Amino acid sequence: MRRSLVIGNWKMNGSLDSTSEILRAIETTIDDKITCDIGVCVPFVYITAAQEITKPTVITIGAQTVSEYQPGAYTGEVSAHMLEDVGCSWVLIGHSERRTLFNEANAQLVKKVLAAQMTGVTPVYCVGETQEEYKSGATFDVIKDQVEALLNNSAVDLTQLVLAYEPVWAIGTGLTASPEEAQKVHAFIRALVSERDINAANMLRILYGGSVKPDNALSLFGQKDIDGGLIGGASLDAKAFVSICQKA
Ligand SMILES: O=C[C@H](O)COP(=O)(O)O
Repeated sequence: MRRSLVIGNWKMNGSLDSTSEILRAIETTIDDKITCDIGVCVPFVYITAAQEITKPTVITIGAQTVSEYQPGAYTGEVSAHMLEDVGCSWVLIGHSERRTLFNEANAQLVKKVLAAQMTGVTPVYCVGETQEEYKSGATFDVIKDQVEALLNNSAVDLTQLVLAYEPVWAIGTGLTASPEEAQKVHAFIRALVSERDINAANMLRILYGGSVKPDNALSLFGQKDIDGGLIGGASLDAKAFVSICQKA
């Protein structure tokens, strides 16, 4: 049985004050009816503040990217060891904004996954098709390519991994894949993983991301292969985020 997981991705938003306000508001609103694991990926500079505010038994903190390199002369980069050192549980890898705006490609992303797995930080590897790819019917080809880049590397540990499906056309747009449409892609991803390891595939948590809100979370999370969400905009609003967590 897979335990649901909801991760907030604050992207490049927030301040020291809002980090404290939002996380305190989430912690005080959470009740014992919430049974999912909850993570929040904050900007690097707020990780330590976020750790000090939250109880790891309630909210675990993560980062939004990581270097593929081991510590050394890489000005401006942050290593997986550093993330582990400051107590990160998660790191997002291959978010579409990283793929598109920072030209991060599959080969580099797989190295990042491996770097995270050398530490205790769990990579959340994100995949998803663009609007153009979606419209041209290329969704499954694109997803296959992105997932297989990972699966083809035998050093990748499928038991220390979370996957996230985020159709790029649904991110921050208010458009969402229908629950049935998202379920098809999630089932496809699980089937790809099961070709390498059926037990790992059954245990693997696959999150959906892309305009998840309190009013559509239940129908998305109700799908058999959707194990929670990766939440952007709504994770900056404590009430909305907790409401989403209640549905997972
Ligand atoms: O990482 C989160 C995704 O990019 C989804 O963002 P969104 O919920 O604002 O659409």
